[in-house]
This record gives sequence, structure tokens and C-alpha cells, in this order.
Amino acid sequence: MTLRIDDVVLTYPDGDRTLTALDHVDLDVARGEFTAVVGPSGSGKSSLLAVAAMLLTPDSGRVTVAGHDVSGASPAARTRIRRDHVGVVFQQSNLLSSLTALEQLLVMAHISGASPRAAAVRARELLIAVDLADKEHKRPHQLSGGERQRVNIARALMNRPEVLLVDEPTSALDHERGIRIVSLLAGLTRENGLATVMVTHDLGTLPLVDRVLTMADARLSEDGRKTKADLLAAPMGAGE
Ligand SMILES: Nc1ncnc2c1ncn2[C@@H]1O[C@H](COP(=O)(O)OP(=O)(O)OP(=O)(O)O)[C@@H](O)[C@H]1O
Repeated sequence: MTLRIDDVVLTYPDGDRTLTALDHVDLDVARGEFTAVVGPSGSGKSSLLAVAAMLLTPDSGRVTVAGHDVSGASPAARTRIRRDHVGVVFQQSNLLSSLTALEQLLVMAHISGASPRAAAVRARELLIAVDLADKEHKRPHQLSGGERQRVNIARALMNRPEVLLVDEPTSALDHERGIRIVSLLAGLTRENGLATVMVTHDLGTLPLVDRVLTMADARLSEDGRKTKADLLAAPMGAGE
């Protein structure tokens, strides 16, 4: 498994007590598998992504990313494993306002020490893959919300990650643009053999993923797994 989370518990301090955000959570995602995580607000979805991205260290349990057991890894080792093996796409595109689309991607390669020539080839290849070849010199304010999100996705893939973590990629987009972004993620997942986990509230995009898991009250158990057919027949969302 390219991403594996075993029996993870994550708590946050909450006054005199602790709040359990992940309660003995297991998750396995294989190469080329596009998994969606849905569930009510506050159920622990973003916490799950943060643990998978090694941005938060769980209280207990094991996290394995691209074959590396990161449970006991030092902060420096986690940063290196994240840089080399994980792409992260956040809800809002956090692009640097002064850089063009092409430069946003080149920065990533510079950080990882890739040669400028190889980086330029890779960046242009990715801008073509996300259908932005003609926008490489545009800065974020000259791009639409959907285009900025596509730059974000291309940037996350710059260092050829094995794991792609995506948090609510369609929240700022209308339905049609949302569908296009998730279709793009589905294609990239298959073509690049990525283990992709997408947190979403957008049930309309679920037919495009391979697997849907439900998070509820900090748990993502086998019982919480539902087929897409179940979810589409009885969508949750009331009360969210
Ligand atoms: N830094 C923090 N400190 C304390 N509690 C936190 C922190 N971050 C999240 N929580 C709490 O942990 C629980 C899980 O939060 P999380 O953000 O993972 O949920 P979520 O399912 O992603 O929610 P949403 O769909 O609203 O984004 C919630 O009860 C939340 O209030």
C-alpha cells in the first residue's frame, strides 16, 4: 500500500480535557486508487489528511507513506518524505501572488534541488496536463478560480509524488467546474499511479472516484465504508 494508516489516534487539547479527532482510524490506499472521504463537519476529515501529510503527529498508531514508516521519524525526515513523496492540494489555492503559473511550479523543483532544465520540462508537461499551457505566464489574479486550482494541482505533482492529498478542491467552484477538477484528479491518479485521498462535501463528484469512505465521530471503520451506490441512494448532508 502506498499510503497506510494503522490504528491512529489523534487528540487536540480542549481546555482541561482532550478532544479525540481520530479514534483508532485505519486507511489503506493503493497506487492508482482515488479514494474520497466524506462525513459531517467536525468529524475529523481534515485531521486525517493532516496526519497523512505528516503535518500532525498522532498520539498513537502508525503512518506509512510510500514505504516509509514515518511514525517515529524526526521533523526533518518528515519534511523530506513529504517533499519527495506527497503532493498536497488545499481548499484555497495558496499560490504566491507575484509568480506566474510556470514559476509556481518551478519553485517546487528548486526546493527539491532538481535541475532547472528538467524542472522546466516537467512544469510545462504538467501545465499541458491541466490544460493551462497557454496560461503559463499568468499570475494568480489573472486566472479564474478553477484555473488557480489547476495550477495548485500541477504544483502538487511537480516532484512526482506517490501520494496525493486533496482537501475540498471544489468548494470555491461551481458544480460544472468542480466536476472538471475532480475528473482531472481522477485521470491524473490513474495515469500517474497516485494514491489519492480527497476530502469532499460535494457528493455530485463521487461517481468519479474509486472508493468512498465515511468519517463519523472521529471514526473511519469498516462499518463506515459505503459503496458509492449506497451514498448516492441516501446522501448524507442533512445538518451540515
Ligand atoms: N487545532 C485544533 N485544536 C483543537 N481542536 C481542533 C483543532 N483542529 C480541529 N479540531 C477539532 O477536531 C475535530 C475534527 O476537526 P476536523 O477539522 O478534522 O473536521 P472536518 O471533518 O475536517 O470538518 P470540516 O468538514 O468542517 O472541515 C473537530 O471537533 C474540531 O473542532
